Amino acid sequence: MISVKNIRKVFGQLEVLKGINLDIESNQVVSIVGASGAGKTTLLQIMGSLLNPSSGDVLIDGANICLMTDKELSSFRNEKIGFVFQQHHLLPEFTAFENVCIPGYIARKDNREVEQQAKELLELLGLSHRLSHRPQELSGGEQQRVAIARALINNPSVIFADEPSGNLDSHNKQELHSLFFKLRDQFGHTFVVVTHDLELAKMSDRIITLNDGQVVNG
Ligand SMILES: Nc1ncnc2c1ncn2[C@@H]1O[C@H](COP(=O)(O)OP(=O)(O)OP(=O)(O)O)[C@@H](O)[C@H]1O
Repeated sequence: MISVKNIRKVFGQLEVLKGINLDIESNQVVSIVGASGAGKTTLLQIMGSLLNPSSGDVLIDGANICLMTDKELSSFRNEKIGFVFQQHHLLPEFTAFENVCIPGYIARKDNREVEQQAKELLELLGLSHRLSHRPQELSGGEQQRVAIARALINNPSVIFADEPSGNLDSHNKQELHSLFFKLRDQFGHTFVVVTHDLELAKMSDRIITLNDGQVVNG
């Protein structure tokens, strides 16, 4: 479902990705690991269409995201891709429920359908008692689960996550990770996760190891 073809990325004199080739299948939790500076975030951002490669192509469900216009990309992203970052980036003035609904409203879905789905997702993630809380009234683990519900509201085929459990204690970390597997099983989502967490990596369907801008394993 994701095909990465000979991706290179150069920042000034620095070649950060040196020809990455990968095929990632659907319905998997895939961890990307490697030393700091290996190029993990850069690769994730290119696969998620947030950053242009210097050369190469990325195909998601057969569509080449590197050839799309900005307008095509933003609707493609909204439909097909969910993002979860280390910082949750929830909007502080909106409730948990509203934060989850907003991308659905933007995708111009039926509002009632969006709201129903947001309630179901928040319930599935153990947050039905937190619908009207604002982000600052939630714990770190709860905030991150709201961010996941928001990433899922438009039923994306793939969720890209960059150190999603980086700010969580070990209990919340474990809960978040088991959620990925539960969602994979229940909805067939694909998760591509940059992580330093070896526990998560070990549980994953696949581990991709980057070293100095190249895939060395996986
Ligand atoms: N916008 C940029 N301009 C210049 N250099 C950059 C830019 N973004 C990343 N880099 C450099 O590219 C290299 C890879 O960065 P990247 O964030 O992809 O690494 P990483 O493997 O995710 O590291 P970490 O585990 O520390 O987050 C680093 O040396 C970084 O300094």
